[in-house]
Amino acid sequence: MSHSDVGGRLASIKHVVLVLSGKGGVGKSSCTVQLALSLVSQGRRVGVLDIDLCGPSIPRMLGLEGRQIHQASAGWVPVYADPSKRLACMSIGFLLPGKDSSVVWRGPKKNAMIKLFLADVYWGDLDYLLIDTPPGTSDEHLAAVEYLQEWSPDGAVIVTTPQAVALSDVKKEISFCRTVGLPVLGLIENMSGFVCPHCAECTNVFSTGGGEGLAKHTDVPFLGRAPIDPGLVMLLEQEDKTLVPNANDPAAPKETTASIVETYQRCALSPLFADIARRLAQGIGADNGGRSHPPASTE
Ligand SMILES: Nc1ncnc2c1ncn2[C@@H]1O[C@H](COP(=O)(O)OP(=O)(O)OP(=O)(O)O)[C@@H](O)[C@H]1O
Ligand code: SF4
Repeated sequence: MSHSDVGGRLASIKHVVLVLSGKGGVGKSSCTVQLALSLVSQGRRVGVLDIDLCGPSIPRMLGLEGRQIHQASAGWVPVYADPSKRLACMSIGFLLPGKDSSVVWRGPKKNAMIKLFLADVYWGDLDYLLIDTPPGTSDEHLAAVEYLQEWSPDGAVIVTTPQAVALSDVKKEISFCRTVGLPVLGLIENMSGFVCPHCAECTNVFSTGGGEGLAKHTDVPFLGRAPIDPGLVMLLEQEDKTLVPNANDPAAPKETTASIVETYQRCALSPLFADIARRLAQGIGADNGGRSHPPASTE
């Protein structure tokens, strides 16, 4: 398998974006999922590739836990999160025997798995492939950047929380991107305050604005900030993603929607991520084509 296998496989994808964070638990995977749902709501076809091999959380967040992938003649077929098949997902989680199984692999085996994901998944035409990575900078990041080199990804989105320690990790992440020649497309400040579900008052639990300040200081676009939202936690944790979470009264009967895409549109963070997704698209020139790759169908 050569790097050009990866280039050939990704030729029908318009934009590839890696999602990074300096440290764990800042909401990188949930931001990836929210970006994907926002882009699908905006009429795009999106794939989410989860290369957090030791802690895959995307299948659970998209309500796809326990689903199987199968091999077709064109390659591995991803799992779809919505009935219109506009949101596809691939994760090591689909290959493990149970949801509590873990991957204990050394670097070379992880690299081989990432290469396989990039070269062997049959995504079809996509507007965006979002790649959720492990926290920090590890073998997985280097492998992804190396295998994607020929295809040249659009760049990386970095997720942080507003505290100083998370921000100093972000500086390292920006420095990693610059060292490997990966453009930084922007910074998202997550968990920027807590909006009370009862009175809508926003309390700045960890302070706020640090991400925006750092973005200015490092000359990186600031994509936006999102507060802590109990409704988001409920949506990401509940098995049935067609139920609209009610953070005010978790015991109240829930409304049902047609898919996770519609459910997310009812969440408090949805308008914020819609703006973040628009800024990202503008930044990479997605609305003007923006790249020289073969155009994907947007219907
Ligand atoms: N804005 C938010 N509001 C409420 N909960 C959030 C928010 N962002 C993330 N969370 C919650 O915080 C927890 C950690 O989020 P997530 O798994 O996305 O972090 P991560 O950075 O990907 O972590 P890791 O890389 O260590 O797996 C999850 O339970 C998620 O639901
Ligand atoms: S707990 Fe919530 S509802 Fe009560 S005062 Fe504080 S922010 Fe307002």
